[in-house]
Amino acid sequence: MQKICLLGATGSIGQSTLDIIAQHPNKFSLECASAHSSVEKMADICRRFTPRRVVMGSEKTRDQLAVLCSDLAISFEWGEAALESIAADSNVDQVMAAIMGFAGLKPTLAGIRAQKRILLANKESLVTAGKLFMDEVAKYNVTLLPIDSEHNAIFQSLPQNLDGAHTQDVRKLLLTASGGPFRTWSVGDMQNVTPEQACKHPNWSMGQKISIDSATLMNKGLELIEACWLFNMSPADVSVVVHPESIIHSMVAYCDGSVISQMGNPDMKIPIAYGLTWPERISTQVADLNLFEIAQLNFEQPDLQRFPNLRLASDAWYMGGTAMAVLNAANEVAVAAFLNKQIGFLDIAQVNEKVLTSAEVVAVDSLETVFDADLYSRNLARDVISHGHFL
Ligand SMILES: NC(=O)C1=CN([C@@H]2O[C@H](COP(=O)(O)OP(=O)(O)OC[C@H]3O[C@@H](n4cnc5c(N)ncnc54)[C@H](OP(=O)(O)O)[C@@H]3O)[C@@H](O)[C@H]2O)C=CC1
Ligand SMILES: CC(=O)[C@@H](O)[C@H](O)COP(=O)(O)O
Ligand SMILES: [Mn+2]
Repeated sequence: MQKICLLGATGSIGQSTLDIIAQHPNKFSLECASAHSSVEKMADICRRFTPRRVVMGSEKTRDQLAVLCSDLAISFEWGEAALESIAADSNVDQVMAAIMGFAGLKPTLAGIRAQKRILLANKESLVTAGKLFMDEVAKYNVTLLPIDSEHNAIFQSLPQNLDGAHTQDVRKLLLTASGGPFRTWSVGDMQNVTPEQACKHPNWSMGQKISIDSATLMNKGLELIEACWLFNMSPADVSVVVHPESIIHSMVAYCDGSVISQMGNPDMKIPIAYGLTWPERISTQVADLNLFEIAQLNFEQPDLQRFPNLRLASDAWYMGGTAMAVLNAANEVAVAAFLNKQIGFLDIAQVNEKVLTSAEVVAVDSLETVFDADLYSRNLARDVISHGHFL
C-alpha cells in the first residue's frame, strides 16, 4: 500500500489523482491532502478518503472545514509550515506536487528533503528554482517522476531513467504543443478575447492558470525550461512541434534516425497512474486510442510573432540565474490580471517582456535569491500593469 500526500487535491490534477486512487483502493491510500480555499470540495474529499492530515490555506478555511467534518478523525491544519510538514510526513511514501504556481516550490522541496518519491505536476517550482531543485533531488537521491504530459511522454520514450546515462544517443527532444484555442487566430482577432474563451482548451480539461498559459504558449515556454532541467538539455536540443490533436504527447529523436513517442487520449490520468506505479503500469479507465476515428495527425511550426511568450522563455533560459523566476512571477501576475479583466490577452506577453527586460538578473546561490527575485518581479509586474507601462 502506497501512502500518498496530495498537494493541491481540489484542483484538476488533484481530482484526476483521486480518481486513480479510488480505482485502486488496495494499492493507494490518501494519507495527507491540501487545498487553498475550496472548503466544500475538500470536505467532500475528506468524506470519501478520510486522510489523516489535511492542510488549508488560512486559519479561517481550516476552521470552516473542521466544522463541516467534525465527525471525522482528521487533523485539520493550515499555512505554509503545515504544508511542508505533510509533504515530509513520516508515513507518506509519495508526494503528488499539484499546487498551482510558485506556491508549490517550498512544499515540493520539503518532500524532496524528506526523500519522498516526487510526482511533479507543478512545473513552476522546477522552472523557478531549476538548478537548486535538481541539486536537491540528486543530494537526497530522490526518484523524481514528471507528471506534465509531455515530460511524462519523454520519460516514457527515453531508455529507463532520467539520469542522462543514454543522452549521447539522444539527438533531440520533440516537445508537442496543441497551439491552444487561438492557434489559427490573427493578432487582431486575439486583441479582445475573454478569459472564458481563453480557458477553453481544445483538448485538455485543466485549471484556469495553465489553460491561459496554453493559450499564450507560455505553457510551452515553461515546459521548454522544465524539459531542459529534467533531461539535462538546452533549448537548442528541444524542438517545439505544434500538434493540434494532442495525441502524441512528445517524442525523442535518436542519433540513428529513430523517433520514439508516447501516444494516448488527452487525459492526465495516464501520466498520473504511470507516475504512481512506475516502473509498472495499472489500468486507468481511459478510453482506448481509436486511430481510425482520429484519422489524421497534423504538425506545424510554432509562430513566435503571434505568441512571443515561447521566445521569452527561451531567452530567460539563456539569461540564466533568476531570469526564469522573474519571467514566471511576471506571468503569474499578468495571468491573474487577465482573469480579473484588468488587462487584455495580448498584454500578458507584453507585461512579461517588460518585466524580463527590466528586472535585475543575478545568479541563484540560495532559495532566498529565488524568493527575492519572485517578490521583486511580482511588484514590478503590478506596477507595470497599474501604470499601463507595457503599452
Ligand atoms: N491540469 C492539468 O492537466 C495539468 C497541470 N499541470 C500543472 O499542475 C499544477 C496544478 O494545475 P491544475 O490542477 O490545473 O490547477 P488548479 O487551479 O485546478 O488547482 C490548483 C490547486 O492548487 C491549490 N492552490 C492554489 N493556490 C495555492 C496556494 N497559493 N497555496 C497552496 N495551494 C494553492 C488549489 O486549491 P483551491 O482549490 O483551494 O484553490 C488547488 O488545489 C500547475 O502547476 C500546472 O501547471 C501540469 C500538467 C497538466
Ligand atoms: C496536459 C498537459 O500536460 C498540459 O500542459 C497540456 O500539454 C497543455 O497543452 P498545450 O500547452 O500543448 O496547449
Ligand atoms: Mn503539459
